[in-house]
Amino acid sequence: MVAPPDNDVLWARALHYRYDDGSPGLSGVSLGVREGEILAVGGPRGSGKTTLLRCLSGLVAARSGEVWFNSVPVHTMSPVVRERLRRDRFGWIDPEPVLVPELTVWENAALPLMLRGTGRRRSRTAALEWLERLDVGDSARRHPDRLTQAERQRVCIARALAPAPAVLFADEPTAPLHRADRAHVLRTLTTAARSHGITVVLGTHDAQTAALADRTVSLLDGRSVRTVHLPPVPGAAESEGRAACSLSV
Ligand SMILES: Nc1ncnc2c1ncn2[C@@H]1O[C@H](COP(=O)(O)OP(=O)(O)OP(=O)(O)O)[C@@H](O)[C@H]1O
Repeated sequence: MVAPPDNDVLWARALHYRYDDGSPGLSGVSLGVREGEILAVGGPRGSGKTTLLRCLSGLVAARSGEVWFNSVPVHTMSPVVRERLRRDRFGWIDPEPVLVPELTVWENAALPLMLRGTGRRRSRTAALEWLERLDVGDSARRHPDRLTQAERQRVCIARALAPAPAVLFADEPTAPLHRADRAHVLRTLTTAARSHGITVVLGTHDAQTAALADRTVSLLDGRSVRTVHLPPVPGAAESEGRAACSLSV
């Protein structure tokens, strides 16, 4: 087993994942994520973005390959230890808002902090602060069913940021938002990540969203690909002479 580079907070090597029905989720993906970096994982629908985020976060175990977090091997951890790692160090945002309907908005946003052992009062203060930043502070005492889908997604983003996780996995986090909302919410998310030193792994098929990241890794059919711009062909018109293709690496 080769140890990962010291400055990578997350490091994965040769990840393979196959679903129970035989669908190939990942076919040999390797990557490193530096501390504090915002890394976009791009690619079309079905290319393996969600599967990669699930494997990197320890939500599922890859069939083969290695995942390291801060030089600690995640791929050899038991499910219970992986669960504790996710609770204490990682945050997760789904493409659809998932909240506990019986709890108020602020209780939902404070939940990860309380599960980590932070007192109720401190958790509430942090939750309210993040709900304000995401423009849903006025709804703190309501239950999720009184909010719109877009507001519920903002609550999920506040909930993920409140504990200042070491790594935030955001899978199409702005999918339920209108275009106008999207830019504002993404800016809040990236600004918060940069000011709190949170590393972000951002799954997205949207080039504009990926443009906010420091770097993009693109997937195609479960493999990482590199976009290569070919030089112009001498004598050909500009539009004919330039081409881009993706190579498996
Ligand atoms: N639960 C599942 N059971 C079987 N196959 C699955 C399952 N989830 C995903 N897949 C398959 O695994 C491959 C990768 O899917 P994945 O959801 O990781 O891609 P994605 O890039 O996140 O797509 P999207 O942008 O649509 O969310 C696809 O071929 C998909 O059909």
